[in-house]
Amino acid sequence: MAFLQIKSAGQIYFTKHSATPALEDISLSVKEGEFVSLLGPSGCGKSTLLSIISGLLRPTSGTVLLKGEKITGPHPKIGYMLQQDYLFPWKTIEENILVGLKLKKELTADKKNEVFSLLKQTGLYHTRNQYPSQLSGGMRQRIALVRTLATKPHLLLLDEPFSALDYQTKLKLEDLVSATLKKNQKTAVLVTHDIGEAIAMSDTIVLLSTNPGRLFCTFQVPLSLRRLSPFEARQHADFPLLFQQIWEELEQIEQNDSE
Ligand SMILES: Nc1ncnc2c1ncn2[C@@H]1O[C@H](COP(=O)(O)OP(=O)(O)OP(=O)(O)O)[C@@H](O)[C@H]1O
Repeated sequence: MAFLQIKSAGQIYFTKHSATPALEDISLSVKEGEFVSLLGPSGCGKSTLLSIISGLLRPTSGTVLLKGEKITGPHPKIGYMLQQDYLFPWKTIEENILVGLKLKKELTADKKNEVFSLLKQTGLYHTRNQYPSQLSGGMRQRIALVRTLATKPHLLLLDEPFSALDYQTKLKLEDLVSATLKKNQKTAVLVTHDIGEAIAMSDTIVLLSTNPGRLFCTFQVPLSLRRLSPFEARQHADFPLLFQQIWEELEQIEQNDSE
């Protein structure tokens, strides 16, 4: 059984005067522990698909199953990490990372220690009594990662979490997120515009075409890259080969779109 299964998902956005078909007939299976990236031109429906998987958006057609169970609304075992960190500015870092467990009334001493251990993995334990405004953008995204993982989600959804960061911070954070997810054996779906990021981080890359968003093709990242950290993968000889193949498919999508 697939860990996450999307069956013929479609989305049409309706307004009073128009209907915009955003996604059509998307079927996708994700294995437990797999890291999948969604890549495609602007407007192809990547964020829409992520919202559908999260349960925040009910698809117009089709279904999403997590461990065989249909997702019908926001799911407690799905974590969402966005471009903006959405930390509460009036709460300390410690309060921010524990807020999920507190809300669920699951804040035991053991669980608090587990979250602190995650915070240590990100190298930010010393900031626990500070406020988000005292931290840099990259540090806040690391805290957002800890907060997302604190409630032990089965599935992590990442919507361009690195795109607002400078290049060096982005590369470092890619390594940290990748290592943390592997260590904690998490399944993840990442939305990105960045071909390099998709190759460096994923097991599988799904390309979507536009108008409406459809599944165009899928790439399996070779083991030679997958066993490396994202930073190391970018230096490997197989990296530019895959980059070129994906680039050509994206060019094809854009050409089809303009015809
Ligand atoms: N709330 C909405 N109401 C109407 N149309 C929408 C809404 N949200 C998205 N759309 C449309 O659905 C399509 C897919 O949008 P979506 O944001 O999912 O694409 P995307 O691939 O994530 O884009 P980008 O890469 O630019 O972030 C677009 O045509 C967009 O204009």
